[in-house]
Amino acid sequence: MVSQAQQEPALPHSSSIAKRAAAASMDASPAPPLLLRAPTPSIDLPAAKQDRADAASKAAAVFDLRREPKIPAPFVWPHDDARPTSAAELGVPVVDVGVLRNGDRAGLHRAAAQVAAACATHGFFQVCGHGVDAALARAALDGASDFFRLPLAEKQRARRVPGTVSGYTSAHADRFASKLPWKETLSFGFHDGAASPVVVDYFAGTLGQDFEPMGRVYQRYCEEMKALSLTIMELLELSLGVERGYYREFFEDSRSIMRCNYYPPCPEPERTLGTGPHCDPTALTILLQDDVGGLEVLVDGEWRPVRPVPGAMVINIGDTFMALSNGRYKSCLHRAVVNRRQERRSLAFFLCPREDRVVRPPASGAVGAAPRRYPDFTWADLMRFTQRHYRADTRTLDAFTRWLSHGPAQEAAAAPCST
Ligand SMILES: C=C1C[C@]23C[C@H]1CC[C@H]2[C@]1(C)CCC[C@@](C)(C(=O)O)[C@H]1[C@@H]3C(=O)O
Ligand SMILES: O=C(O)CCC(=O)C(=O)O
Ligand SMILES: [Fe+2]
Repeated sequence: MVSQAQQEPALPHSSSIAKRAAAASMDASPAPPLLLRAPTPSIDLPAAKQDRADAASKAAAVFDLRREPKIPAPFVWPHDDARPTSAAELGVPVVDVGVLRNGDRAGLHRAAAQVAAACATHGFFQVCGHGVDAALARAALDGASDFFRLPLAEKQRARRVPGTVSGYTSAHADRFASKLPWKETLSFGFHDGAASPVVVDYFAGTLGQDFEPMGRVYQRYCEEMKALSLTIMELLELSLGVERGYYREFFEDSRSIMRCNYYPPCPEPERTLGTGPHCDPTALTILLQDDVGGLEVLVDGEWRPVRPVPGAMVINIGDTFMALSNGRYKSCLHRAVVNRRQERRSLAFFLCPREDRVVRPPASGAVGAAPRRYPDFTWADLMRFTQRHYRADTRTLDAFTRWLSHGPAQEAAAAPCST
């Protein structure tokens, strides 16, 4: 988390975009643009029923049947998903990953023990000593504010390509008809070793040369996220007793997803969600959140907040790493709630293996000694499953495992895709 107090970024900050964003945000309502077009719905009761309804208004007041809904129905989530937040924050350890570089052996064992305890239970920990430049982190968060404050027409120049994760979406309204998340997102791929910087190319190629400075900020940010991911893989190897280098080498040629989340203030936050309950299908998530708060993890049936810690980043295990650890480390349910007063931003770096790498736990050590929990699979198959067949939720990996036995073959047998 980067606190407001930190110094201004000493990085390229495109003033022209900031100016356009400022101009646009003067009149934009604090809501996903999809809402700008949706009239506020009202509950129209025919006159005859109105009397009965008025007579029952006391009962209705209990159930709020007559409350004027402030958010469109597609954004209303089932009560069970939108259950109230627990008053008890989740005690997530803040692990100093600097010990992997400074020769502090006692610190290294302490960090490995903290990670093992957290990942074997709720799958979340925070990291400090990560070496990510605070000005770069701030510039990445500020860039998200600048982008999402642009006019909708400009953001839609980057609209998501169907069947992929890349691009801009408002509430995923292009994909889903209900349980719409109260957020806008901008996602793009990252891998290093390309002839030219892929993130710079994405911003300039999709949004125009004006966006090249913003692309440079996210290019540098993603490079730092990749380096931090590999450091964390070393710590996961140590904590699991897995041979050194097994996970780090597995992700050396990773092809990851960067996602900027923007959660506008909401008039009825208790009825909707910024991001619904899910486990990340990816391997590892590095989340930089601002100081507003909203990330919650389901532990023992309660939604427990993960408090933003200044300068720290939230790490969580995803389904793919749960399979790589043969189920020893847990990919757990989490969600993001919204609030009435403040917009919230979070940047999620989703570490993913190269698409064709076979996700298989090490055969040796304690991880390899236990019976296999999941079949071999590739990230390409799991990614395709979440983008074309299944909305990632609370049971993604189980549903995917079942799909594996017939899904890919059925897809291949289906009519050839139109060009
Ligand atoms: C592979 C991915 C799919 C999602 C983005 C990454 C990792 C997290 C996934 C997601 C956030 C889980 C909740 C549902 C989802 C649809 C969302 O709310 O954005 C998921 C992402 C997606 O499919 O775009
Ligand atoms: O914004 C957050 O705090 C969490 C978002 C998240 O879980 C996700 O995008 O996968
Ligand atoms: Fe997530």
